[in-house]
Amino acid sequence: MSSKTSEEIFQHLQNIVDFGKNVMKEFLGENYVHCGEVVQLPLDFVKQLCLKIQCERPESRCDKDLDTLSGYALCLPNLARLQTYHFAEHRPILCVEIKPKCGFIPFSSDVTHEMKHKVCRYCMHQHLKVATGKWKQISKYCPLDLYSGNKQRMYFALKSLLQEAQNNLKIFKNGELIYGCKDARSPVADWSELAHHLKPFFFPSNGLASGPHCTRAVIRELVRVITRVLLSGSDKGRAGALRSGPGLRGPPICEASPFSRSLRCQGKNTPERSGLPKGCLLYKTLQVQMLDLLDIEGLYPLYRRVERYLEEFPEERKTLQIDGPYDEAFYQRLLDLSTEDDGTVAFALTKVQQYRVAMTAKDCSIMIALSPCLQDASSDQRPIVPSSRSRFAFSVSVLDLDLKPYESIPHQYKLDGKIVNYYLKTVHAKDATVMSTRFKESEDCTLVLHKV
Ligand SMILES: O=P(O)(O)O[C@@H]1[C@@H](OP(=O)(O)O)[C@H](OP(=O)(O)O)[C@H](O)[C@H](OP(=O)(O)O)[C@H]1OP(=O)(O)O
Ligand SMILES: Nc1ncnc2c1ncn2[C@@H]1O[C@H](COP(=O)(O)OP(=O)(O)OP(=O)(O)O)[C@@H](O)[C@H]1O
Repeated sequence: MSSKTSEEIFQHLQNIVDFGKNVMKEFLGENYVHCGEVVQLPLDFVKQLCLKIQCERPESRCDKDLDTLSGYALCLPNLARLQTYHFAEHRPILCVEIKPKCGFIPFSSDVTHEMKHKVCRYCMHQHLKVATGKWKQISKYCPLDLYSGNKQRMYFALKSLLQEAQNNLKIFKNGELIYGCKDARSPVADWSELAHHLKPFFFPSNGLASGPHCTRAVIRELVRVITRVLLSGSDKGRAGALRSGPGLRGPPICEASPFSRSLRCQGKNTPERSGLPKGCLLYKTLQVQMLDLLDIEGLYPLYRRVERYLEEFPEERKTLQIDGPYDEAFYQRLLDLSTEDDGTVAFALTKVQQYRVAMTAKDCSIMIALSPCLQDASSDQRPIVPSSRSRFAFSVSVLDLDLKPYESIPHQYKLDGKIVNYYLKTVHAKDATVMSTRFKESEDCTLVLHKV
């Protein structure tokens, strides 16, 4: 950033706002997306702010310098508060932030490792993350469970996030982080402390005793309310324009998810395909993620095609809108879902831009703000979610919608290979050993039976 001029930084920030307005608002809907605006700030103020917040920044973020030179910044609403009121609320507020990650298994025929058609990227990536020390243990969370629309699977996914939050779950009370990782090495999940914070929200006038029973009851209420909110929504948006045909979908379950493993052990059939209501944010996010039609394996050669073209005609970078502007024309080109490669740069460029948008949707977060409302406050038109002992006004917003850079594609390609190879080498090999031991045991068993 520091090598850029102020004018370039202004343009970069304006591009983020335009991308939100012209692309993400279109796909996800007006109410979920808050684009913010570029503002100019006195340099003195920025420098003081930077010093003040330095000690609060997670260690892993400190390699990224804050821009204190350009005087430009992006001003966003506080999404940990309700977005349905245009004035500050003074009622207590809870906010649950979820980074759900990629909710589908690639369906592209360009995928070379069969495993990628069975196990989702998140579940595979977990093993590499633990091996490299990013996290201490493998999470039971699988995005496909959360995106399934099936309440049981969604409960399982949310409970798994509560057990092992990593960077996928945070909970704020009145804007303050009360649960989830400040950093990679944060302490283990303490459900009783969380329940202590949440009890007044879910059991306001009830003398529910403390202890494990109370903790379980409070957590259950939280999971139910979040599930209801995630399944709610009639907000318009044009993600429907992206609806994939039956051939353009992966399997509905990930073989590594403990939920589907346990179903298989019980001899149950695979669960129903996504039952997400079309108006809800999860559904729309998934549709945008599926703009990754070819998988990185099919996309990378197309990226190389664009690169070769740019090496020959570097001045064309602007015309191709690689770094913006992210305007209506840019949006319209994203709607072309054809996968027939006619060998042109135009085709390659469309797929590259779609991939960048899909990657953005795979890495964004959902903020759910909940504020208890009085039992008789039914006159206003705000969305309300009931829990068994209280009711909440709520709002749902998306966070972190800046378009992933064109330059990150080679990194994505390498990382994909690393994730799959590590998974195949270690986990799958281990599974195979267990399987073959079991197979041997059953052979042995058969032999014994023969002897008898
Ligand atoms: O590649 P992934 O799936 O590991 O995602 C990265 C995230 O890691 P995660 O898997 O969520 O722990 C990663 O999250 P953390 O910074 O590690 O919390 C970033 O969001 C990164 O985006 P960017 O490069 O900073 O724009 C993300 O990179 P992109 O792939 O979205 O560019
Ligand atoms: N508008 C907002 N309202 C409330 N909380 C926010 C808002 N923006 C960011 N946050 C909080 O700050 C965290 C970090 O935000 P974000 O990932 O957007 O930062 P970033 O600038 O992209 O950081 P980095 O560059 O290090 O990835 C979020 O996970 C969220 O908890």
